[in-house]
Amino acid sequence: MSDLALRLESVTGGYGDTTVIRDVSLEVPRGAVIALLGPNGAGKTTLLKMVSGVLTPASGRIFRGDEDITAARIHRRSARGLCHIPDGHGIFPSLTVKENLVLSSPKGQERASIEKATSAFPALGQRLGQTAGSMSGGQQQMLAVVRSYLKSPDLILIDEVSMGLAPVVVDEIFAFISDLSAQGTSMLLVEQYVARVLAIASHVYMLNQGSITLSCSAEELRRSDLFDHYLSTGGAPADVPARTGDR
Ligand SMILES: Nc1ncnc2c1ncn2[C@@H]1O[C@H](COP(=O)(O)OP(=O)(O)OP(=O)(O)O)[C@@H](O)[C@H]1O
Repeated sequence: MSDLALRLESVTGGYGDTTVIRDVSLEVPRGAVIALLGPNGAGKTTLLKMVSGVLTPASGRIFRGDEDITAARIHRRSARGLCHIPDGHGIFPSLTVKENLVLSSPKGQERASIEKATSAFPALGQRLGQTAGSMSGGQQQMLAVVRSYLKSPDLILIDEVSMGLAPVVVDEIFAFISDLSAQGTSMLLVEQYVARVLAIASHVYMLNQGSITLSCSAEELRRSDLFDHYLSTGGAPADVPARTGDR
């Protein structure tokens, strides 16, 4: 069996005639957290959509373990343990928190799933009857992350989970992501808080105008001038907390 949770081989594609992703190859080893960084419009979200099956590449191949899933439907990919937490949460805003959790729960384990979710994020336990869309952005993101966890995925794609959230909420969500990683879940993380992601990722790919322009260990990036260069050239918001924080 392959020791890779995900492998992209020369993936190219985009939207109709518009090519956004160009010849991208990358790997997510089983149990690893891999970061995908890059400036706005680089194609990070587009690439995650190709992995989850929302978009089909024009050329190249995508593998989950030994299986070629390039043309597999979304439900087939999720049945194989792939979970995508999209930019903008991916929850059902008009349903209650409890209903959202039940929909993600394995059949017959609804009560246990609600307990698991609310012990991970107590804020959700106090809001089980509230519509998900009426919660704060941070609470919605907690719900999105914990819903993916209830499906026991072995590979999670996370698109800018911390977007627009207060640092204290980002801390809580990152602590949960670190726990998932410690339990062996593989992850491909698109994230704006570069230093936070470098603290949990083992390897980093930099995407620029649809192509991978850098592939190195997180440690190498932390130590190199490229990290400061990345921050100073608009690759991440100027107020990245870790700029003065956890480097
Ligand atoms: N539905 C679409 N149809 C056509 N072009 C699109 C569509 N969605 C995105 N694009 C284009 O694809 C390119 C890459 O966008 P994408 O959202 O993947 O970048 P990103 O790296 O995730 O950016 P950001 O960090 O700002 O979210 C952009 O030029 C964008 O305009």
